[in-house]
Amino acid sequence: MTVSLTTPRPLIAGNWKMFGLEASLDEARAVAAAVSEAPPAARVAICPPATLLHRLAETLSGEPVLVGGQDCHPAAQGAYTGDISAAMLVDAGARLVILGHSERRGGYGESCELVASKVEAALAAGLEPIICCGESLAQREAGQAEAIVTGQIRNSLPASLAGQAFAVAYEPIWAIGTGLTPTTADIAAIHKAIRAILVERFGDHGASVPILYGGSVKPENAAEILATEDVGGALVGGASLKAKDFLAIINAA
Ligand SMILES: O=C(CO)COP(=O)(O)O
Repeated sequence: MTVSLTTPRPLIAGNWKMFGLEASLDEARAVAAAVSEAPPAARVAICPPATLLHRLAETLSGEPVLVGGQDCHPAAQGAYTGDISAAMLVDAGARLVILGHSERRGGYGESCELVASKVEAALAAGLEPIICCGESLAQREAGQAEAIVTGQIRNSLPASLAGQAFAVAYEPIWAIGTGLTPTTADIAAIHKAIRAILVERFGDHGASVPILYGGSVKPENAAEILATEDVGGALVGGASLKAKDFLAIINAA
């Protein structure tokens, strides 16, 4: 990681996806205990399934580990069966929210415009959004990775992000849960392209927005990935479910 006075602390966020029952709180407690005892360079967040949000926030109350949601609806409230609003995430103790994850873009057909409206809702509720982007394997093989990712970034980031705390996460779809990762040169190239748009859109603020990498981040590869130019942290799936692995990644930042 290239650190300068204007570089914010890196962010290491765990995305538990649809994993985790009550017993998983023990893993989060172990993370919090270790982070409290030996404060890392990075900010640390855990984004559990919605059922665990409130309990996790209570468990981690006063601890230096933030809690986040994995999605929110663009409306503040309403007749939207099965959905959860940004204000509800805040009410449950969340401070951040992951938006536009490929598992939602792909699985639920979420467009960039919908993601942008969710970002607006998150900001209105006081949440720090982590906005995801990433190309499929076919798109990468067709040489379209940069064009796809920059298109997603251009269209998923509303102007109201100016001056607000937020992060971007680059997660190539083919690297998620597969054990595959891009080369650090490939990660650096995409992050550079994202950075250029952030600077074009948000000026100096855009220069300091953390760009996380996600997709098969493990204890074994975290140090190398996190040392890559313009990588400002990691969005960690599977390896965030076990305190030992997540802590190894946190401490690699
Ligand atoms: O999708 C991810 C995080 O949002 C990455 O998941 P894995 O770390 O399990 O590959």
